[in-house]
Amino acid sequence: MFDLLPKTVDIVEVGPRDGLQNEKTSLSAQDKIDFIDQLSLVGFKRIEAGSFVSPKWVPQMASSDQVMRAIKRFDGKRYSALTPNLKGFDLAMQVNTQEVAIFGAASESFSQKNTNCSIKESLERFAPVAEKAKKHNIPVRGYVSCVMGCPYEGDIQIKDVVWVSKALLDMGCYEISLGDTIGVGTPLKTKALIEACLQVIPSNQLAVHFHDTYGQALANILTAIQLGISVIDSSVAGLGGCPYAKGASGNVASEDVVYMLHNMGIDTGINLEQLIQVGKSISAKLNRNNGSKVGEAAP
Ligand SMILES: CC(C)(COP(=O)([O-])OP(=O)([O-])OC[C@H]1O[C@@H](n2cnc3c(N)ncnc32)[C@H](O)[C@@H]1OP(=O)([O-])[O-])[C@@H](O)C(=O)NCCC(=O)NCCSC(=O)C[C@@](C)(O)CC(=O)[O-]
Repeated sequence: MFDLLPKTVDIVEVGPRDGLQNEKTSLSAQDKIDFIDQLSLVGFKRIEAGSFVSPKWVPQMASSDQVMRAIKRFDGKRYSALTPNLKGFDLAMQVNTQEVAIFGAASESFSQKNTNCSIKESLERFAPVAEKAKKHNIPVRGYVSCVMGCPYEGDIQIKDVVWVSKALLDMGCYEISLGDTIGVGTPLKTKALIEACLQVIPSNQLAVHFHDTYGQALANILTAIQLGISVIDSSVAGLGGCPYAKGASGNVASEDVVYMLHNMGIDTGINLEQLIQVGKSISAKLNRNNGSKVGEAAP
């Protein structure tokens, strides 16, 4: 049953973006910079540090340019940001963003609510971003939201996730992150989805991005890694959610993922004790409960 477990797993820390974009308390640019620097020191090699989207749509991300300018850059680490269109890409390039992400959805309604356009139109907007990124040698990650269900449409068909994922891959994304935006997935649904995606996308180009709304995220992650997935998105202290998915709680907590993996003999390169302290301190700063069970249990 555990034959296929990897020896190492890469964790993409999305707290500074997916986490903070939906918190009621907006942090100052300096607080975000300190937060990201702490996450670098804890050992994350990939940190999603901001988002170049409309500040009218997501005001919490408005200081992403200041953040990108000032964070400490460590060798061997990549600091990425969301760029939904060429405007976002150009802004990201002005502040030395090392990797960008374009974000589509498997649900028409979610695509409209999140990006004000249909799935097809979103792909048309992403294509020039991917093309320009290629010219600049900037890696592009592709997200697909609502892979297990949509807050507006309910069930989503696996075939819709597969075709949007493949379209992003064909556009040049080096990795596709499958987003369970509202955390409704369960292990058997995860298995069916990943098996279908693996028909068209190699396992080393797939990542999973679970929100923990229904407490299923760790079980789903375990299912995913048993199927050969070795890149997991998570957010310290389980911060955040999506502003255009009402009721969606935070991402699975990084501390909980690291605890599970380390105790299964899977290396992440992250110092769990230090990570727990970062989770406690950011929760205090945001005046919110710590969404990590491990963070809460630790003295
Ligand atoms: C996509 C748009 C921009 C389209 O928004 P739009 O209104 O259709 O775009 P527009 O081109 O008509 O522009 C409208 C205004 O926005 C400005 N604008 C336009 N583009 C940019 C930009 N890049 N950066 C800064 N400003 C921008 C533009 O300049 C203009 O300003 P105005 O003339 O009104 O002053 C808008 O819908 C938007 O920003 N949406 C935000 C979506 C978002 O960030 N959602 C959360 C992230 S996705 C997520 O959380 C899911 C994920 C990835 O985590 C996976 C999962 O869990 O499912």
